Amino acid sequence: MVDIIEIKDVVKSYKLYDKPLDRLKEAISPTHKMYHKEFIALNGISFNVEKGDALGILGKNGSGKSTLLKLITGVLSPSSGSIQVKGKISAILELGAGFNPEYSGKENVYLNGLMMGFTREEIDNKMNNIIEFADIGEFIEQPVKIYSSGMFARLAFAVSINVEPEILIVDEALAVGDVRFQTKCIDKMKELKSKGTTILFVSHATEQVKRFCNKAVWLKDGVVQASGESSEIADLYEDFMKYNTEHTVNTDISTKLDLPEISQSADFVKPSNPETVASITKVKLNKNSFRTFDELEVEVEYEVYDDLIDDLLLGVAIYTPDRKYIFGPNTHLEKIDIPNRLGRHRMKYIISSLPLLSGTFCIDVGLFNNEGIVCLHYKENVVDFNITNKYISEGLVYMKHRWEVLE
Ligand SMILES: Nc1ncnc2c1ncn2[C@@H]1O[C@H](COP(=O)(O)OP(=O)(O)OP(=O)(O)O)[C@@H](O)[C@H]1O
Repeated sequence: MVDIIEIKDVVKSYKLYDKPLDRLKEAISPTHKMYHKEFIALNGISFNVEKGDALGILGKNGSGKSTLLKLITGVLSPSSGSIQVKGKISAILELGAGFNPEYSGKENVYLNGLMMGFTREEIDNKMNNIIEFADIGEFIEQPVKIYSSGMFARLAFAVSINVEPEILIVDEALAVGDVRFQTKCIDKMKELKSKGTTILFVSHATEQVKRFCNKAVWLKDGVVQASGESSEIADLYEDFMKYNTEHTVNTDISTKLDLPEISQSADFVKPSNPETVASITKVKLNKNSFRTFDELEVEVEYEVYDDLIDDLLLGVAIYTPDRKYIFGPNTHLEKIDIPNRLGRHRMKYIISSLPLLSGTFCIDVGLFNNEGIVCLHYKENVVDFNITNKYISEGLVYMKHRWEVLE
């Protein structure tokens, strides 16, 4: 595939002045004294966009999304690094940008069209489509300064998608319109996508990114935190926003990582405290990045310090990071005998097909006796794992189901 946008090591810094006068002082200072502080909004961004990609750009407020788009459209230039764009861009960056408030909607269509390099005749040919798409009635003849933000969005969108762009950039503009208009825009964007238009789509709505985009980039504090398949990146971002957890992004999900362990005592040694009758000494997962329906294995090593513990039971529980309890079977309920004599033992808990959908999950492990009433040793959040997926469904778990058409 051909790269239509190539972004390499891009840094963008802004000069921050405490007072407006400082800018002037700096400009005329004979000693070239600096009156500004440097603020790095983008710090070494690199990624490519292939022709025909629909790329979602995710990131919380201030992460650098608008700056990046302004660099791509050429409104700003980078402090260092390079940006290559090989196609005609049509962008809706900020509502109203590129519009003259005194001109009517129609005159602004000409203004925008001419700025994009179209002749008046070419714009005339597109005018009906634009007016029809914007669907703002009589207002098209009114100065845009009296437009509501919704009307602005309609006109801006109508213009930018009716100029046969090779690259369409949509920055949050959709959020302004009503549901019907949003649907119409998405339909039109899909049509453009199917014709090979490359689309860059900034949205806080991760579901929109999952549904519409095939790829995504997550910007965090001016750097690319993760990039790849859209639903995986959207999941990671969503997880981060929900729980503030950052999993190392592992594009090769099957890679084995160093897994956390509680301890790894070489020899079996009875603890000095005689009240300790059993303890969990090691918990290990087969990996820590999964996909739904993967096999999850939790290996638990534990030690028994009495000669024998009656009714010893082991429980393994899965929680969300905000401690929503998802599932917690134990060996007593399932009538599994586990080794309960003095010494070190190992058990494996296996979920052969993980039904959980995307997210981060934590595991608790506990040793009990008396049917789970007496806790011998409990380890909360002892290991965690994350699940990223292709977009297969929404929610917490994947439940087996079927659909029937009734009428
Ligand atoms: N002209 C400017 N001068 C100084 N700082 C700026 C300027 N423009 C943006 N910034 C700063 O750069 C950082 C990135 O801003 P940017 O607008 O690119 O973020 P964003 O991800 O688009 O945020 P949002 O989702 O709120 O639109 C922010 O901290 C912002 O304050």
